[in-house]
Amino acid sequence: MRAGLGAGLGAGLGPDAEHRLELDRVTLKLGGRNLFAPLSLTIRGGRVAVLMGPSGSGKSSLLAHLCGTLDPAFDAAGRVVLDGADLAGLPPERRRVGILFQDDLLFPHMSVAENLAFGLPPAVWGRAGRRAVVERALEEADLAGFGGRDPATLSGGQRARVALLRTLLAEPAALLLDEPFGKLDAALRGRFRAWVFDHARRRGLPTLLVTHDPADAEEADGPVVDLGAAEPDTPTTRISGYVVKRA
Ligand SMILES: Nc1ncnc2c1ncn2[C@@H]1O[C@H](COP(=O)(O)OP(=O)(O)OP(=O)(O)O)[C@@H](O)[C@H]1O
Repeated sequence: MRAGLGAGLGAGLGPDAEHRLELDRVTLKLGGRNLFAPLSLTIRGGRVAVLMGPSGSGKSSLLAHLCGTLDPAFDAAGRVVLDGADLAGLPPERRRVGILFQDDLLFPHMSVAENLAFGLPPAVWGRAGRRAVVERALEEADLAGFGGRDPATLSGGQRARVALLRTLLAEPAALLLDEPFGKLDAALRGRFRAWVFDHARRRGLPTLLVTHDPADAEEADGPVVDLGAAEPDTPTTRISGYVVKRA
């Protein structure tokens, strides 16, 4: 698979100016209790930060909070700022936060090309224009000719690439990854990870990766956070041991 996607997409989908994602003393409460200690973190454009921690420590919930899809059972506090703008109160579709899950969630009743076109912003005009952008994206991912295929007929690695492409075609300003490599075998995992990190870098996207795999943290070039490393009720002023690796 070829390394670059960003530069080849055209139609306003080239590499963006550098973005920046900031979390300022973010907490999530469930039933009146903090899930984790207040989290402050800055992710610069093109860097991959890593979120680790035990099962149930709140990793997926934190990503949902950043996307604007957190269940109302949670009580969130602190600020989430993307490119200088506070995301509080913004609906998911206006946040420009893209997310990729372990289960790629491609629509089974749509072809690969239709899945990709679904992610395109309305600014990409006309059926021919949209088809051209989708085809260029497929080529960049070594999937030329796969547009008409049913997603169920693709391999796990191919589906993962389509899912990432769909997320990127929506032109996010930040990228969240919830264990997207989990189901891939070891060899494919390393290649797909490099491919994803390369896209984040080329497009200047601040990226937050949830993972249980220490190898992912090794490869990442942003801060590494262990949500289990500090007592949830640690005062904000004493969380210096919380980020386990600084970029
Ligand atoms: N919609 C919800 N309503 C109520 N509680 C929830 C909801 N979603 C998650 N939780 C609870 O919030 C806590 C954090 O869950 P979350 O899925 O964020 O953890 P996680 O760190 O991502 O775990 P894992 O590593 O197992 O995926 C858990 O106790 C979970 O049961």
